[in-house]
Amino acid sequence: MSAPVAARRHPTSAAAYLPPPDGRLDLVQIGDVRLESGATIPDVHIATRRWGELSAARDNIVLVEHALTADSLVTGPGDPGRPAGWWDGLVGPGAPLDTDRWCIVATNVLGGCAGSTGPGSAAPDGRAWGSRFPGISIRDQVTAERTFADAIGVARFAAVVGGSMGGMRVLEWLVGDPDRVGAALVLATGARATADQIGTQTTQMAAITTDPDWQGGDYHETGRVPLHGLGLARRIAHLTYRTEFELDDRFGNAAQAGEDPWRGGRYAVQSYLDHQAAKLAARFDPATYVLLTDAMNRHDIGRGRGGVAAALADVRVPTIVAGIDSDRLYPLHTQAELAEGLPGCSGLAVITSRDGHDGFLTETTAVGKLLVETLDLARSAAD
Ligand SMILES: CC(=O)SCCNC(=O)CCNC(=O)[C@H](O)C(C)(C)COP(=O)(O)OP(=O)(O)OC[C@H]1O[C@@H](n2cnc3c(N)ncnc32)[C@H](O)[C@@H]1OP(=O)(O)O
Ligand SMILES: N[C@@H](CCO)C(=O)O
Repeated sequence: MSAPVAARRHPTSAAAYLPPPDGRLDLVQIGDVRLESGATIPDVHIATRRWGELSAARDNIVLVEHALTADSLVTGPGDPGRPAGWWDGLVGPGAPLDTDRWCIVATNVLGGCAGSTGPGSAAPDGRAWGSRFPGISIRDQVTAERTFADAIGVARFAAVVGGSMGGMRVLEWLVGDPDRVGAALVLATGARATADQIGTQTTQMAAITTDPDWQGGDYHETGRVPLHGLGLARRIAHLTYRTEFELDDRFGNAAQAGEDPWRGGRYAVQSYLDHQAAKLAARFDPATYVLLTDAMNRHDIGRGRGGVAAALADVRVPTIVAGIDSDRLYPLHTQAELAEGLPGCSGLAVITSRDGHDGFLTETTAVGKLLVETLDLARSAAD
């Protein structure tokens, strides 16, 4: 699931360290991470990639935050058998995340399965963590990122940007550590998990944990992996990522080519969902899916901070909040709450799309424009 890369030592001279160029995968050891729950994950490593060069003043780093099933591969062809970058076309010389000016850094989230420490990684006893991996929150993911930033000697990011679960981490940076963020793009996310999200997400988790191959979460060394459950979870999730109109326009009630639903064949939309399920099952660890989905269920920027409004009220960082007009999973009103509550936000940006929540991945022209505007804010903030 993750490319084998020798983990680097925690740098002793932080200022001397930077991940290798051109998006090559690297691992950084960041030490122990203490969680909101009070538990500690020992000896954590974080997978990272970098595009563009660091300025002499080390003030041009943009942190790009990935969503649930993506990873640090923001752009590029990827490793054999893996998909291309999830924001391909948005990073590079002259691209919205312009590597002639900015140094783009992405990490794989704590708990992930693309290089960072997660349930499939070896615990101190050498066996996979499996069910022993503690539950985490979005805030814990950002604690790991903060520790990573300390480890590589980054005092402040010029900007932090991301959508969906990535947007949740942007919010945790903004509220938890505003002095380390120059500007931000918060895309297709909300201040806290909604009942609708928790409902569909716990159903996805159940699809995995009721697969007989789940084995209580301790399947990594058994040769049996709950991929059937993962595929079901992805089908449910994918329906929430797209829209009724788009699916009906593309597939209607047509049969899949060469198949007859009256004789055991599939509908076209069924085949499409089968394909999405198979693609994820080929590259993703079910335990990471459960862990990160549960972290999204826990997402609440106001927890322990006097509620959402109080948490947002002190954030002066110049911020763009954007949503997609057809997003049924993270509806526009959830971004409107953020735009209204964040003093550094000048208003809600709306992306028009028929793709629903997935618009933050598919509407690259509109997203590119927002990224450029965010970096303009970062430049002004630095002046
Ligand atoms: C790169 C990553 O996955 S990182 C994390 C991002 N991933 C996600 O967000 C996952 C959820 N969303 C997706 O997977 C989406 O496909 C996106 C956002 C990646 C891309 O969206 P779109 O460009 O609109 O692609 P779309 O949803 O139409 O899917 C196209 C795929 O469906 C396949 N497909 C279309 N119709 C059918 C059908 N009737 N039967 C089977 N497969 C079908 C296409 O062949 C294509 O396959 P490929 O991706 O293997 O080339
Ligand atoms: N399509 C996104 C959805 C969650 O935002 C992903 O799978 O990462």
